[in-house]
Amino acid sequence: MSVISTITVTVPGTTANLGPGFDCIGAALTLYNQFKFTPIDKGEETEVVHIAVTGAEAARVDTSAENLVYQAFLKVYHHLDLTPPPVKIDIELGVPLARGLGSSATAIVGGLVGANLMAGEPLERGELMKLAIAIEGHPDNVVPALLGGCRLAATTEDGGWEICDIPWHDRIIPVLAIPDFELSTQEARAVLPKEFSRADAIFNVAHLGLLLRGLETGREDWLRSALQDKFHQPYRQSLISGYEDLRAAALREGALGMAISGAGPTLIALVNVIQAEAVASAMAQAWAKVGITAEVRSLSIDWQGTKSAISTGG
Ligand SMILES: Nc1ncnc2c1ncn2[C@@H]1O[C@H](COP(=O)(O)OP(=O)(O)OP(=O)(O)O)[C@@H](O)[C@H]1O
Ligand SMILES: N[C@@H](CCO)C(=O)O
Repeated sequence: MSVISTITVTVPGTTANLGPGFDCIGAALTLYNQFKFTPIDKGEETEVVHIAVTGAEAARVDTSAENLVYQAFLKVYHHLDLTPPPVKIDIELGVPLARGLGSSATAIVGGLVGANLMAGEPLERGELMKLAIAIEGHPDNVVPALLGGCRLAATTEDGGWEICDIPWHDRIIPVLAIPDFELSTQEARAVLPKEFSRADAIFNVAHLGLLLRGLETGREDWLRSALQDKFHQPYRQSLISGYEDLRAAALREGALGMAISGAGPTLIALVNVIQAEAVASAMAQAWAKVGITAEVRSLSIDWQGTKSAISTGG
């Protein structure tokens, strides 16, 4: 009988909200975290884990049993009422932490998918998705991280989720300006009001519609207004120093619009592919002028979502 020697799970980072789609839309990006799960022999001990992390920000990841990847791994076993096996988890970080690029979603999806494969794949993708949304608390990062592409998530009348794939015109490029400072989602959610006016709700519904059709058709006149939002960006801008300077620089170089990626502090510009390089360099310079080091990258949409491979031995 073949025995699992290692399970490798590769999960894309994501950009959530895209302006008016607060907590309901997100897209997977060509930026990845990799998680390797290796069963270890620990005799009678259970719930034992060894975690090793590599990558630029490795020292900042918790390697205790509180690690989010392991917590998600345990969730599958507890959900199935099974005893979790001792495991070694190797994490290779390619998605910057706490920057609004869905790093926590990669950890959750990576842990769930790794555990499901180790347990013999008892759970279907839809069940993993529900567990992932329950852990993260909102669907807009975990859904595209698992499925790839740009996805809209809406609740169904019976309390489930309807997931809709959003076409993304290949002329439209996401340029991500990633600063060297962090902003936790918890902190960025704490500044938001609990209620919104009817005018704000109508504003966001209209602009989300514009965004969806703009992304599908690539129509630049629609996309130019589509990233406006009244639910989160007005309250979060002050947490991101240089926000207005970056927006002005991006628009000056031809960006169609700029928004906060996820909870920030990364900023995302939507750009016609022809302008991508000029916009990226203008955004980097604008942050440098206010003393912030940043990495600015033109990325693509990842269409595959989470990938996995199992190597066996014995
Ligand atoms: N690879 C990882 N392994 C373990 N924990 C991780 C990993 N990546 C992220 N985390 C946890 O998630 C936290 C960051 O989550 P947070 O929701 O604040 O930001 P984010 O997911 O990067 O951004 P956003 O949700 O706005 O896209 C980290 O501080 C860490 O606790
Ligand atoms: N929709 C979430 C994404 C970050 O996890 C937010 O903006 O808080």
